[in-house]
Amino acid sequence: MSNFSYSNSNISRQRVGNWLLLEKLGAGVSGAIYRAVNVHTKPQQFVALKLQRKDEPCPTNRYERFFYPILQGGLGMPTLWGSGIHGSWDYLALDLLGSSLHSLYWKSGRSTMDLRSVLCIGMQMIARLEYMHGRGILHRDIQLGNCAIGLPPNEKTVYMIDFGFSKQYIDPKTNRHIPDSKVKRDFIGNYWFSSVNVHCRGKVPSRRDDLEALALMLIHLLSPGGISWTRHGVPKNEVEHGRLKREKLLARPEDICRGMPDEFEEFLVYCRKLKFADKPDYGRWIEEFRGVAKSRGYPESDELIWPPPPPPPKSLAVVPSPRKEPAANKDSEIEKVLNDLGRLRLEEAPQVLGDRAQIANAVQQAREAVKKPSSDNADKEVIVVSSGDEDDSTKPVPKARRIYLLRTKASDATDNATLSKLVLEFAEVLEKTYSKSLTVEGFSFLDALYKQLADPSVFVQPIRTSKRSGSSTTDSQEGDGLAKGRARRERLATLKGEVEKADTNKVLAGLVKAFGSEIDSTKGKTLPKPAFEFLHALGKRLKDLE
Ligand SMILES: Nc1ncnc2c1ncn2[C@@H]1O[C@H](COP(=O)(O)OP(=O)(O)OP(=O)(O)O)[C@@H](O)[C@H]1O
Repeated sequence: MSNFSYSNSNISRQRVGNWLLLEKLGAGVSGAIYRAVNVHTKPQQFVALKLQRKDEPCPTNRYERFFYPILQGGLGMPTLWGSGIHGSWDYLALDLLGSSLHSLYWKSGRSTMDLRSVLCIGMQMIARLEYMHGRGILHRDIQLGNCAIGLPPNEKTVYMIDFGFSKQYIDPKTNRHIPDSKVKRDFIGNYWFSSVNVHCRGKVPSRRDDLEALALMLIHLLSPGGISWTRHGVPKNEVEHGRLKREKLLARPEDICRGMPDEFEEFLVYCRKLKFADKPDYGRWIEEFRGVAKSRGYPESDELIWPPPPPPPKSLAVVPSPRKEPAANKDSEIEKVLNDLGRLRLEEAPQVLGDRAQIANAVQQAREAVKKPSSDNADKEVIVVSSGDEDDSTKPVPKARRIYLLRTKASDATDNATLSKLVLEFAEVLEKTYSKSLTVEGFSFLDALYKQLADPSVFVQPIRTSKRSGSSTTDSQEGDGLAKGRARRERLATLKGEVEKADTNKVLAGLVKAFGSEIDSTKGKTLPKPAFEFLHALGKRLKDLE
């Protein structure tokens, strides 16, 4: 046994410990992995046998032998079935797993991975890090090759592998966090995803750096062609390495996360703001990613389904057909709407949507269409454009449908007491959903509310296409993600204060519009806590002004 080398692929059918080597699965800098079978057990037990020379200058198997027992039992942590020295080989027998994320990424032949898979990987890997960190261990080498999916029946679980660079950050003697140091240290980790602090500034790694590496890995998966500094390949010399470090150091989160859901940028910024010994809020970020999944119409579960199923339809949610009315009633309903449109005081409307002649024309055309026999239209479903998170037909009344109905009721409301109830119900519907994001239907509810409070008889420009009110600052004018979030929350709290003091419907209308614009200015259209406080205050104030 002692005279073979792991660079030589012809060592299968040889025995190491109780294990018979089969084919080679992969190789790292200092070792190789083989599929192997236990020669003593029946039924046959297959494992991944990680081999390394026992005199290897960087004896990572020896380190792993120390960490694996501490990590046993955790979800997504491979079981260690045996380990030891055999001849000149140091071996570890581990759960046999499926493909690494590196292989999935490359074999998918795409320049980016699909968002749902990335969200699942994000949720699962945050949970793995929480588990490891909870046992006092840092990974320190987060990368695609060190995450692998299980084999059936565990193929939806992403495993964390390769603890060769791991380290205890809780000193077992003192039970305290390892100290930080001002002295620059040699770099440990990988070029692509090691954090800026560790890679570019030579700082001591801690929990925040594992999380930042994960953030960069997720961003990489969503970046067409990969995150920018990975596109020149592995640096071949110190000059190239220096160039890569500079590029990583200077890359702004908002630039590398462009086009992705806000949460990726916010996660990266969050990791970079953590202090050396801070415990990250793992649960918060798992829920943030789950919220993104929900808002895109994906299942909430973090199970990785590979290959990825086709995405849910993005923009169309089919809302059940409304109850059919007798034809005469239906026509008179339509006639009523057309009469209302015809009576609109277009010349007085301050913000007329579109060209007046066109509107008059459209009203006329619609009148004629109503007069024609409409049998082919009678049974058609009503299709509401939505952002895609409501098309779950298994739910009795989806969010989109409820908000759609609230909007219709708001347009028909004739008093403040009714509007108050509708606003509170609107807040309740949103509070009960994970994503807390304002969809197309949500904005149209605000439009209807604004119209009722300002002047029900005029066309008003929808909030999403209006100019933003003067005092608000756009996201791009403000600093980083966290500062943006804080400033937004403060502005919403101010709006709530103004609602409480408002003494006319017109003032309330202005505040509804400012509120809608504020939410519209965020990429995710997500409602933070002060937004709900605003809606509750609005509901209450409408009741007071009854
Ligand atoms: N338990 C396993 N089951 C199946 N394949 C595995 C397993 N562990 C590792 N592999 C495969 O072998 C590759 C190398 O594994 P690992 O990273 O543990 O080895 P390493 O020698 O420490 O590598 P490196 O030097 O790149 O860090 C993985 O990317 C994966 O493809």
